[in-house]
Amino acid sequence: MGSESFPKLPFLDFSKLELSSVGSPEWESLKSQVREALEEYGCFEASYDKIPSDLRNAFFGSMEEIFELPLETKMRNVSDIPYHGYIGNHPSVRLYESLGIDDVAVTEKVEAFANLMWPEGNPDFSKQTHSLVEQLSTLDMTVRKMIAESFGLQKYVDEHINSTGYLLRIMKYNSPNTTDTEVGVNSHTDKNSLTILHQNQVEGLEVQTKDGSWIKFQPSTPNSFIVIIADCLSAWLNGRLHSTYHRVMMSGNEARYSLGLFSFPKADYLIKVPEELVDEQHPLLFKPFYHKELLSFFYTEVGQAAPSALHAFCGV
Ligand SMILES: O=C(O)CCC(=O)C(=O)O
Ligand SMILES: [Fe+2]
Repeated sequence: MGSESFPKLPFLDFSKLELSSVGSPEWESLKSQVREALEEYGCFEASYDKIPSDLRNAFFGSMEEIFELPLETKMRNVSDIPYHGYIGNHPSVRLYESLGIDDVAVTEKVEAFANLMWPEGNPDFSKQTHSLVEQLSTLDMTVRKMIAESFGLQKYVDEHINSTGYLLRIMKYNSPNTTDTEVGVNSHTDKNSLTILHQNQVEGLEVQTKDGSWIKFQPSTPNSFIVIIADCLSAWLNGRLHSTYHRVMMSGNEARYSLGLFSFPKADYLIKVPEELVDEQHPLLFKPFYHKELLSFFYTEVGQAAPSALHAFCGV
């Protein structure tokens, strides 16, 4: 199926909203827009001005610096979890390179990453990352809180927030340098809870609609982010919101840089559909599971071959 430029994704403005404004008319209005957008698309564009442009630019500058470091330096960033360490320099991911910072809300983890990349230290990078993650995790919690409230699940909010881990991943897609379009990342759903992505001025991200066509993500403002439902949240909601298939298609001759904050349930948190979401019209769709088990399954041969690893792993 070719990529086509279809109507834009729903655009929601989070700039004026404070997390503390729960229950205000602005909160309630945005909450219903979040629910509506996610029911239709599983994602939306969020305008969010809490991350000033100088911070965004400085962080993208640091990202460029990191990707220019020698391969052996980038390869110091290792993780037992696939896609949490360094990926690149591999024929199957010709255009794609990425590095992950696990537990990125923990200051020492960011400093440890910075020390790997710059053995002489880089306090600026640690500060930038801290500010960025603080604001993006606030957006993540706001959206997840709105979702829970909209399904009458507010009693689970604290437990969810307290059992959340964050991975920050920075990505570079080299330009294909041909007149063709080339895959940067194949179509997939994310395996975490909620994903927030941001990119430089080079486009390439596409999301799939319910009818199977593809919408290009074309940010309306420089402070636009895309918020995407991933598998763990979809499963917890008994499939009432779906995790959206997305991919990156690269063309032209400019490199694309993007960053993603991925929230996920911590290792000891059992993802179990709340009883409030199961009734005759909505039979239980997913058995309880741990995030790590889903990830491990996803990277097996069977998991990779399954059209949906989530359904294959814990579908009832
Ligand atoms: O680079 C992007 O915008 C998308 C990356 C992505 O889908 C992922 O890392 O899961
Ligand atoms: Fe993704």
